[in-house]
Amino acid sequence: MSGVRGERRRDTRPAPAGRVQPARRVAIEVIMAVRESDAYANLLLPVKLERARLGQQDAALATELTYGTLRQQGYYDAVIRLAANRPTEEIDSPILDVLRLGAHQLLSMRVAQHAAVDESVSLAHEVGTRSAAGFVNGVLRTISRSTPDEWRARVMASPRSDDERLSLEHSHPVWVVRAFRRALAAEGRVDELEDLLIADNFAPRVSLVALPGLATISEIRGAQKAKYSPLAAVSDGGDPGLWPAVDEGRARVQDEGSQLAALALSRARPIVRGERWLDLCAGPGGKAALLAAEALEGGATLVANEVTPARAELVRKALSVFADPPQVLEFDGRTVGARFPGQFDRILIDAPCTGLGALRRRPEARWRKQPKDVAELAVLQAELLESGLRALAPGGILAYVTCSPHLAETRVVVDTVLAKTDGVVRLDTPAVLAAVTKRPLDLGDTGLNVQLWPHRHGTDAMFISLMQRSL
Ligand SMILES: C[S@@+](CC[C@H](N)C(=O)[O-])C[C@H]1O[C@@H](n2cnc3c(N)ncnc32)[C@H](O)[C@@H]1O
Repeated sequence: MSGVRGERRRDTRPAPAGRVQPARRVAIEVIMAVRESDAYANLLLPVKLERARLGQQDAALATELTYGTLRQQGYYDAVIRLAANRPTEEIDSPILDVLRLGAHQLLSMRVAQHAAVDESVSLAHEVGTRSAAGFVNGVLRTISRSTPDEWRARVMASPRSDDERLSLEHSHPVWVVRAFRRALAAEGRVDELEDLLIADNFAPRVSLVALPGLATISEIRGAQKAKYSPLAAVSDGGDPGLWPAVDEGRARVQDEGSQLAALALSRARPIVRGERWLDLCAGPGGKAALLAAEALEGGATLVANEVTPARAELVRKALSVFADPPQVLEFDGRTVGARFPGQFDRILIDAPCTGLGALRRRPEARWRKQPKDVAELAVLQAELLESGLRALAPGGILAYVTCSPHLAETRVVVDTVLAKTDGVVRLDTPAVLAAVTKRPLDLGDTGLNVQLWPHRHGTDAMFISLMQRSL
């Protein structure tokens, strides 16, 4: 049987193309690109959809196939292991991709069995060999002979701990489950862990921000007002680019949590005309655009900084909606404190992080990150925070933000840096946001910080901590 690593390939003739529905072809191409070249599904999929010229229904199917397969990969691998009676590590990677896609259709979608199996077999012909196609056929037929509930019971028969059970059942790596457990426990809400894991497996509604002074929520027709951010509208679907305000850059797709992070800084206190603001890690520019609009309204000036040139270009694009766009620098943020000591009245550090708070919209991210990434990022985050604090003017305010709830990237970074920094005090971030949001945020015991959560607030898991340099 081929499709199994190390076995000789007997027949490499591809099956005629065209037997596979375009939606499935797009899905497998994205899934393979994610594995082979570290592509981001949320960036690549729209490009492939446009190229394939899929209608709305097929595009929705391709999206569900791609995102669902990538999200549930851990669970499907457990099923495939049992059905194939061998470790997934022994299966050729492209064939494993096809099996995962087939398993998703059989276990989580109402796709007719023959369509799911036959098209997977055709895909296996295209990416592997005729005998690999036979292997795919056998494994998927085995999966289709039991119900999704029966498979769940079989997979769940073996876990050694509660975290392992949660990891299998909700398709998150065990280390991520543990990190979430610790973060929720730290705020006295550990009983919410399973709700969080469930929430991570659902695509969020599209959230948009109407940039103050440039657009209003009412312009975004058909969208509803959001729960917390005064600038947000949410929509259940459709192409956001079809709204003129979005097309023109006056409104943008932006998670409500990200909006609140930017507003925590811009509305922490009234703006004094002439203030200088800095967005230290600005790419691709979502929060910079919101800060620039807020700055403009209050008579302040924003400077954006982004170390990666391609991402700095995206920031320039995001800011091109302004008649006099803010300056975009391309420094390593760790050098900015020394270059511009004491010069900024407000600074946003939306630090590079694991992104574990945005798993709903980045389906493959959970499998890509490793614990060692946390350790490396924590060092960088602390250095960026130290640099940002150095660039803060007397009385100036800094917001340290991550889209990860991992304690090592959030509280620990802030606590460690502030413990060795004189003349900086923490501000009451929950109190600041209480004055910003349309309704109170249900927060756990997070002290002077704010931690948002997908399951509780419907936002990404943004961490926000405000601090101020003394006068
Ligand atoms: C979480 S993202 C920022 C998202 C952005 N604020 C937004 O809302 O669109 C972090 C950014 O920091 C950038 N970055 C990473 N290391 C950096 C450094 N040493 N100095 C400045 N920026 C850095 C990354 O390239 C990335 O674009």
